[in-house]
Amino acid sequence: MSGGFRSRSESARHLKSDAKGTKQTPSNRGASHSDRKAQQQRRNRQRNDNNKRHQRQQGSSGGNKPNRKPAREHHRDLPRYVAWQALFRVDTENAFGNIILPSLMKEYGLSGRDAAFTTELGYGSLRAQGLVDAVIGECSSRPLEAIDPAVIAVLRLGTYQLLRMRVGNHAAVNTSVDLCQEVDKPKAKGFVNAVLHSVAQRTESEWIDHLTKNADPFERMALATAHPEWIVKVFRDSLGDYAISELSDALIADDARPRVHLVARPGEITAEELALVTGGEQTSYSPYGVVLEEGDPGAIPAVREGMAAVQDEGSQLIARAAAEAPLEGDETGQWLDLCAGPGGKTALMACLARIDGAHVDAVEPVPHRARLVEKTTTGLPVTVHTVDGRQSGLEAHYDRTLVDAPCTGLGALRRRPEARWRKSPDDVPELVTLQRELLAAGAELTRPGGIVVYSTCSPHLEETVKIVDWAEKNCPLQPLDTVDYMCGMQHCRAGENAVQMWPHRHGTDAMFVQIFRRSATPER
Ligand SMILES: C[S@@+](CC[C@H](N)C(=O)[O-])C[C@H]1O[C@@H](n2cnc3c(N)ncnc32)[C@H](O)[C@@H]1O
Repeated sequence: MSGGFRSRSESARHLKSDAKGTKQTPSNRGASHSDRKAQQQRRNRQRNDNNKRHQRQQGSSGGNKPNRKPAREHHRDLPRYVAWQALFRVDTENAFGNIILPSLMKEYGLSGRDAAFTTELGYGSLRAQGLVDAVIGECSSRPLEAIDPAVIAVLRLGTYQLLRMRVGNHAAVNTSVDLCQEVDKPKAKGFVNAVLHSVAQRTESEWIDHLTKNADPFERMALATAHPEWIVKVFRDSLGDYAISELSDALIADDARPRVHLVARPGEITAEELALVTGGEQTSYSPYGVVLEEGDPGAIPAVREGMAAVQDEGSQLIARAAAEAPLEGDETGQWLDLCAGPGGKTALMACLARIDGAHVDAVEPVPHRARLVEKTTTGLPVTVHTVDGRQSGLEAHYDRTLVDAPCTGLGALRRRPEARWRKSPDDVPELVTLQRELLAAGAELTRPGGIVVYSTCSPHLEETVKIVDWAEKNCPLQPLDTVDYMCGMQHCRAGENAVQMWPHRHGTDAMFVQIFRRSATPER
């Protein structure tokens, strides 16, 4: 274990060891990369308007409802049809791909190779949408915003198969033409056939070369890794000197399926035992973590019985640091989680609090998220308060406070396939204000000598090291060297004293964390 923690061993945390158109449009032809970006933004706006109109015309949110028959026999090519449904509903209903696709696969009874194909096609097409749309834009005789959303979804799937899957050109084009029939768009067959024939004229790398002839390296990287350019710049700025060698890996990691991390809840089961019963491996850093290569975590008895739960290893390290970083003065057993929903970190803190005879107040203003915290922490010493953390009305006496603030979530893009296309730099300033206010409130609620942990699931400098700089100047908080409390994690220092984790380096989400000591004398 790394230095800096109290002397109690991790094993003492374990109480129950026996626990159980082929043409380019005039507007696209020869357009520069930045022209194309402006066009893309216009398209996105118009597409949103079109989608709303389309939904209104359909009279419900379930646009192509007549086709949504769950019986297998209605569809000759069920895997592609299910992937189409997912793309269509993400586009027109703002559904989340990671929720809608598994639920559709279950509804239509897809399993084995079919399920694997649908997952690769559906998630891959959602992730690669920027690249796929740029290619379709070059090949279509109509601007993207003028194409029916049901047909766009067919084109995106077809283009993705041509560019990034081992599906032969002939099969990719023909199955897409057939899909038009299945989704009640038979008149689009000729158009889809023509566009996809044009797409098939180049490989992915030839398209990237073609589309980025006059682009700078960042624009090229954005297109090649299918990320919006602003996110590429956020990653570059956060990686700093390492961007030259690591930027591409960091972006590519957003396309990889994250391995499932489980937390062995202290006092219920050890990580060693959990690894044994699941066939997983203990994680590299968190003493409570187990990593699984595959399998459905919901089917694991230890998870069903509440002895273990799914939790990213980085989140485990943060909750552990909040419970373990050294206090000045006596522990009074009063801990606070100021942004608790849905409760993953609260639960780990509370397991450790139970062992120490401490109690956790958990604050979450969104009622359904507060209920999730209650559910996740049933039986643990936790009181949930459904209030705003900035005006919680709680008494200022806490030994330990976690501020796991709402953020852009740019550190967890691998978990939500379409997320990178939905987020916007315009979201950042409002979040930064909220993050500052919550951290200031957390500092006020903590007793002098206590610990305040600030964390985000984002590597954005505005949400991370700049918040720390601001807090040092404006709050009674003194940063501690957080690397010391990360269980030996290497190559994770950010700014002076903070930690930035990365999927491509550590296998965790890109979590940021700074541990502070509440100053004895407020400086304001
Ligand atoms: C990053 S999530 C916390 C994740 C949680 N710590 C976990 O590990 O499961 C941020 C949470 O802060 C909540 N939140 C938003 N505004 C808040 C506010 N003003 N005060 C307290 N919490 C807030 C959000 O609803 C969200 O549930």
